[in-house]
Amino acid sequence: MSTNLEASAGQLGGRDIRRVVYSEERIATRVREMADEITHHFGPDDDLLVVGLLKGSFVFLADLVRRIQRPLHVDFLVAASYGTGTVSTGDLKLLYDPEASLRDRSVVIVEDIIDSGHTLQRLVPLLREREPRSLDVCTLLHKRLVTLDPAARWVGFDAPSEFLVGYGLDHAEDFRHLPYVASL
Ligand SMILES: O=P(O)(O)OC[C@H]1O[C@H](OP(=O)(O)OP(=O)(O)O)[C@H](O)[C@@H]1O
Ligand code: HPA
Ligand SMILES: [Mg+2]
Repeated sequence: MSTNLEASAGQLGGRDIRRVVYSEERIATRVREMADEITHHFGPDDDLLVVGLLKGSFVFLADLVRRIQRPLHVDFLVAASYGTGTVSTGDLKLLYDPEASLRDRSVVIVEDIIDSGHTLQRLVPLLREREPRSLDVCTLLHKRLVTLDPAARWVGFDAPSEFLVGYGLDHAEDFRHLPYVASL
């Protein structure tokens, strides 16, 4: 591990980071492209609501919405299923639900990563019951281990099947603050 990585990441929770997978610059370029695609996807009649799935999406969401050039509202949903491990427990805990009504709105769920797919497989049907006009998923990373229905409309990077941290992603709450994505 280089000195720069040590400075910001260090050895947290007894885990060391192995390599930078997506640099700050690469992420910034891709986030800008995705924001442009989202800007042009929706029409003037769409009442756009961007829902960030916390905690993991907080950095990506903040960067993404600042690049979307059309009116929108932001809300959040808090769900967790990983706890301190690197494998989904399969037990999704919904800790906070969006305050905003989804009815007749064009909803974009923002995720940091799709891994086993359990989170979205559980969440999407719940949100569909609220009768949005449309429901799309935008994720920075997708490990492509599952085929989701609906498939994520916007995907930043097809990610390797390693456990990734940084840019919002954690391991047992460590590493979320790193400005890049790294593997453990
Ligand atoms: O496709 P899956 O296997 O379900 O994994 C993806 C989900 O897991 C992580 O959340 P986590 O439970 O770690 O909560 P966090 O966002 O608070 O870190 C991540 O932020 C995604 O929401
Ligand atoms: O690779 C990962 N890193 C961090 N959190 C995650 N949640 C699912 N997969 C991951
Ligand atoms: Mg997590």
